[in-house]
Amino acid sequence: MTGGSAFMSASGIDPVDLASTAANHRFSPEVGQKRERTSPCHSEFAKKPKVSLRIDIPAPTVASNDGADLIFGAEPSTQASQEEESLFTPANGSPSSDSLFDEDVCGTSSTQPSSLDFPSDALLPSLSPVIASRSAPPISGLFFDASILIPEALAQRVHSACMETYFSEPHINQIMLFNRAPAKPSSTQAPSSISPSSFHPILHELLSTISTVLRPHIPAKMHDLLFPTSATRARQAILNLYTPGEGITPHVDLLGRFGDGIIGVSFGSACAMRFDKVPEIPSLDAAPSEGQPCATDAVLDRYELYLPERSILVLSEDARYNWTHGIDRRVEDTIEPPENARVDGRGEPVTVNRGTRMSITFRWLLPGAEVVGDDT
Ligand SMILES: O=C(O)CCC(=O)C(=O)O
Ligand SMILES: [Fe+2]
Repeated sequence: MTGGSAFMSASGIDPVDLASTAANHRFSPEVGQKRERTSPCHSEFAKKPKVSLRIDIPAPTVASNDGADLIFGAEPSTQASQEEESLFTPANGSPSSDSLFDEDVCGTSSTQPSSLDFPSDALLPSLSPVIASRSAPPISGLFFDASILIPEALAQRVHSACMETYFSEPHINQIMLFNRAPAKPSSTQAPSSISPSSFHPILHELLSTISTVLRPHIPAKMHDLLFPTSATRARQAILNLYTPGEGITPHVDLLGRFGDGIIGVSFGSACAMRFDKVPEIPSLDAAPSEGQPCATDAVLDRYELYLPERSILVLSEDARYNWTHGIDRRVEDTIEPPENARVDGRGEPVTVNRGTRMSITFRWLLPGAEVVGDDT
């Protein structure tokens, strides 16, 4: 891999040093870089650079205040690593062991219980452009309120710190960070001399602020899911950087790797996020007989939601599992008029140019999902 330098330039921590100085930390290079967030099933996919990702989470040593104990960085993917370590499903639909998004997304039936099928862009019926709404679509488990924003000063600090730390090199547009679940205190465990936290400290501040800001507005059950009193799982964060015209293919975050409860925050620019209901693929037993509509003929539910800078999106339950989320590749978004510009609730949609947007999404790693990729 060529990524050591990218890792070092991003974090200042040399993975090799970490591995050798901490016998109880199995560390790993890992990678998260891509120029294109393209459809796993898109015919152009094979030509696009893919992301390499390889992560080993060290065995728990000493609990830090909130379990912040991991590692990461990014490196450009190499040709060799691309074959086996993609974030996306290859065009032929065979799942990569390291896909970030769900496997088997090309509408073929799945052999993996954790897998979910949904059609690619190419399979979706062409839908007329949707005007993005400024308020949450009626999707159960989705929380969004445009008036709830991360305080400006913190947002600026997070944005600058992440841009400097993670996106200082022009070819990097995605970073994955991991934060170990807190270890149970053990008297037999020697304290580690190092604390290799992959989360920039400001991300802890961000999480804590999100917790405070959301608490009065979301159901207690959702708050507990996102901010349990004592976390038992490792948190993962993905930072994405989008220039105008870039997007992310509609996807369901990996079912077998990530748990319920995803938080997303926008920085630097707004954009419209698209949600498509995952169609139910009939099982073979229930195959439609001749003349009956098949799954792709079904009417698909679709919404676009305008995500302003500093806004917070939560996906849980139905929204997390039964809807894809994605960002169409556009340089501008068409959104409903602001409330104060409507007459009798109506008004002309407005077009807003996209700027460069950075998003940070937090999710939980499922047990056993700490090691990504084939390490043999
Ligand atoms: O940029 C965003 O807001 C979404 C990113 C996303 O869906 C992901 O990283 O899984
Ligand atoms: Fe996602």
